[in-house]
Amino acid sequence: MAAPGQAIDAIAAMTASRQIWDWQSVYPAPAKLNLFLHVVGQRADGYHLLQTLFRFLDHGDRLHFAPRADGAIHLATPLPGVPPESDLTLRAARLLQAASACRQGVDISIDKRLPMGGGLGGGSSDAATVLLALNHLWKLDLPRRQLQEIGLQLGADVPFFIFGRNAFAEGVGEALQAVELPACGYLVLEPPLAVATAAIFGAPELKRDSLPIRAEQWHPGFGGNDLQTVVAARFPVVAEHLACLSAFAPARMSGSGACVFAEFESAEQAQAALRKIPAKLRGWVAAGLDEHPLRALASG
Ligand SMILES: C[C@@](CO)(OP(=O)(O)O)[C@H](O)COP(=O)(O)OP(=O)(O)OC[C@H]1O[C@@H](n2ccc(N)nc2=O)[C@H](O)[C@@H]1O
Ligand SMILES: Nc1ncnc2c1ncn2[C@@H]1O[C@H](COP(=O)(O)OP(=O)(O)O)[C@@H](O)[C@H]1O
Repeated sequence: MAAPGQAIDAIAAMTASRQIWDWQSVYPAPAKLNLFLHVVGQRADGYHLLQTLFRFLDHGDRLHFAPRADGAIHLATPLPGVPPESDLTLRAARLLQAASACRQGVDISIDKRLPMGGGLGGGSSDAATVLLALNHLWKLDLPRRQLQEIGLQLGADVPFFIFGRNAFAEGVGEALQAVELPACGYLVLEPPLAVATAAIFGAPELKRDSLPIRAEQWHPGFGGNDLQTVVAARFPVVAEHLACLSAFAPARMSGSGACVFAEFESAEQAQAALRKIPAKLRGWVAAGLDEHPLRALASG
């Protein structure tokens, strides 16, 4: 288990409004939680229609960018098991370069802290950070809406990260309404497995007919995660982590898993619960953020 305090990220410290973002900066890619996630239907192309409440956390990956004069886009830190050409960061930079006819290049480095296939949106957040940061560093000034459209080509969660505010989301996650959320702390546990999102959405037993709600009907604690039933049944270790966390507060899975979380009034209360979790379980505490630390890097 991560030592209490160690895993709390310093992303919030970078949200200071006077932060000057330049080529020397470390660019945060925060995690998200799905506070609830209902599958309310399916599109003709097979993609599932969702309703979900996205919340940013002050814990995540960190990216660094170095300019290249030759116009090439290069990933200096390939991730284990992800061929660089498939990496969402590289793909995001290439799409942005093409959309803006930009001739500048970049070396991208990722300090990967979020588990892959964890339901915390790490890859999507990395991609969004690339779009926001390079929009600024390459001086492109593309409006937020256009960055969101580019992001949607990379994954359904990417537009939310570029939108930059906690949000009630519909469609496949691209129709977003900002939501104000209270300050609170979260205890997140990382079961030791990566869940393949496609396999969970493709499960015959998945409930696909949750009743849609209007955004105003959402309230803290509302609903559940329809994907959790499938994941917990297929992967008992996820069910075990949920049971362990439930001893302290209502526990839920984020996205398509495998990570599970519980909400507390403060990060201190979440830390107190973390100290009581069996040492063999990996977990950390994060505060909920009001907005993406890089939100100001796009207009609109
Ligand atoms: C479940 C969520 C909830 O926020 O988060 P994660 O668990 O990934 O963090 C997202 O909807 C994940 O969206 P996204 O990140 O784009 O999923 P991808 O990995 O691209 O999707 C992999 C596959 O899952 C299926 N898929 C995905 C999203 C969706 N709304 N319906 C689907 O049926 C499709 O078969 C797709 O090809
Ligand atoms: N930069 C990246 N970071 C993480 N995963 C990436 C990245 N680029 C591509 N991927 C692929 O996306 C998959 C989903 O990763 P991730 O977004 O971390 O999980 P989730 O969608 O469950 O939140 C990974 O298993 C990996 O194959």
